[in-house]
Amino acid sequence: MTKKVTVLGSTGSIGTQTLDVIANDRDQYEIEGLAAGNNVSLLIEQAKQFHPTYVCVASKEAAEEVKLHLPAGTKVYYGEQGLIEIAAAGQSDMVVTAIVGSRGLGATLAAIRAGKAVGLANKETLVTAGHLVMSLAQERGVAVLPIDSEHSAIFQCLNGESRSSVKRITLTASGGSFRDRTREELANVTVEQALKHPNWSMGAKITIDSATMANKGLEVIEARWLYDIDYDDIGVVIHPESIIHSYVEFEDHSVMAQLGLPDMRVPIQYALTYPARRPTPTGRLDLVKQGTLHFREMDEQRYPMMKLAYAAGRAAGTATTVFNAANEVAVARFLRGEIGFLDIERVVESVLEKHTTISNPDEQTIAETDQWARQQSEVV
Ligand SMILES: NC(=O)C1=CN([C@@H]2O[C@H](COP(=O)(O)OP(=O)(O)OC[C@H]3O[C@@H](n4cnc5c(N)ncnc54)[C@H](OP(=O)(O)O)[C@@H]3O)[C@@H](O)[C@H]2O)C=CC1
Ligand SMILES: CC(=O)[C@@H](O)[C@H](O)COP(=O)(O)O
Ligand SMILES: [Mn+2]
Repeated sequence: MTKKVTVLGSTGSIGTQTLDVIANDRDQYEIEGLAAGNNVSLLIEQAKQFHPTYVCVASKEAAEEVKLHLPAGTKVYYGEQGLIEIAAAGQSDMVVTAIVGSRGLGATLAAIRAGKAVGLANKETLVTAGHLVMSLAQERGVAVLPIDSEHSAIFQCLNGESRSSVKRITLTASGGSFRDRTREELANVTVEQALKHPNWSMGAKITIDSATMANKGLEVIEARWLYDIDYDDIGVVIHPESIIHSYVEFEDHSVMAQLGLPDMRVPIQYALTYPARRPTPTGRLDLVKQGTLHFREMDEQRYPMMKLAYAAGRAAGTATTVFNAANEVAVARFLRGEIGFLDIERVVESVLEKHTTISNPDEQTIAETDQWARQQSEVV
């Protein structure tokens, strides 16, 4: 039987790789929905290849343009509300959330409410409102399957294991585009330099997050929600080769790791086919050719974002909503050339300092806090 899939963010890095996985195993899947932002020409191309019943774009104008090129029966949504509607539309077995930022929260909740499994790439969603997403998923009996490479690695290591025997999980971090520079050398780095990730080809926002280490901070919080684990039991090490994607230490001191070349099509496919495995169109890891793997301690002085993320995570409630929203705005400002690279963490830290955490926030409180943090982050 084919699996029906809706991809939110189909024109981005994760979205296009998801469609690549699907194109390589075509008879296993049916694409039911595709949602993009503004890249209308790529969305039209994808729709012509995969024939979705539902599509969504960012604006009404983009929707009018799309309608000119697709069969009359295609339902075309647009905007924030459209994203929520497409997430719940039809009979998809899985909704892949590959849009960037906390704007993915409404659609993720809508997919879960409609009983659809979520293939979660959009980590900002869990950082913004992990308690809402995971409690709703549990209540509805809906699976949230990780696509983020580290969380897929942990998920694979935990397969068949008793959760009570887990001692610690460790996320690996490449160190990002400036891993071999001192803090002093970061003052005048350019956007172009920051966008050169050593191992992964990804969208702009996550590539900057990787350079500031905010990405690993977001991932620590993401892991807390996906695996219901204490922050004290989540570690991070720098592993420049990105071959070990993360590992779990058990009670008996056995350590299980998941290894592979840095290629997101592997974790994407695992989420799509779990619990089965299928051949992927990716290269194979040859450890002899690889030769050596390196590890070094995470230094919170070098990467203050780690400290901020753990502090926000431990404060819980709206603190992680603020951490995420402030970071999204600061990264956007850096990409627009408005602030320097080191200002990203300055913005996040100062907005977190201004915030008084609200415990156990509902969806409305989350939305208001997200909005407040965005406004503050534009002006500090
Ligand atoms: N790239 C990677 O390897 C990894 C990514 N992730 C996570 O996956 C998510 C996606 O990352 P990535 O693929 O790199 O990001 P990209 O920037 O490459 O893609 C973002 C996608 O979101 C869409 N989008 C942007 N704005 C809107 C909007 N207003 N409405 C609807 N869609 C919109 C874009 O559409 P358009 O281009 O048409 O405007 C695009 O399809 C992020 O949360 C990231 O942290 C996690 C692990 C690895
Ligand atoms: C591919 C993936 O999952 C990214 O989140 C990756 O982890 C980024 O690399 P860093 O380890 O540099 O953050
Ligand atoms: Mn990751």
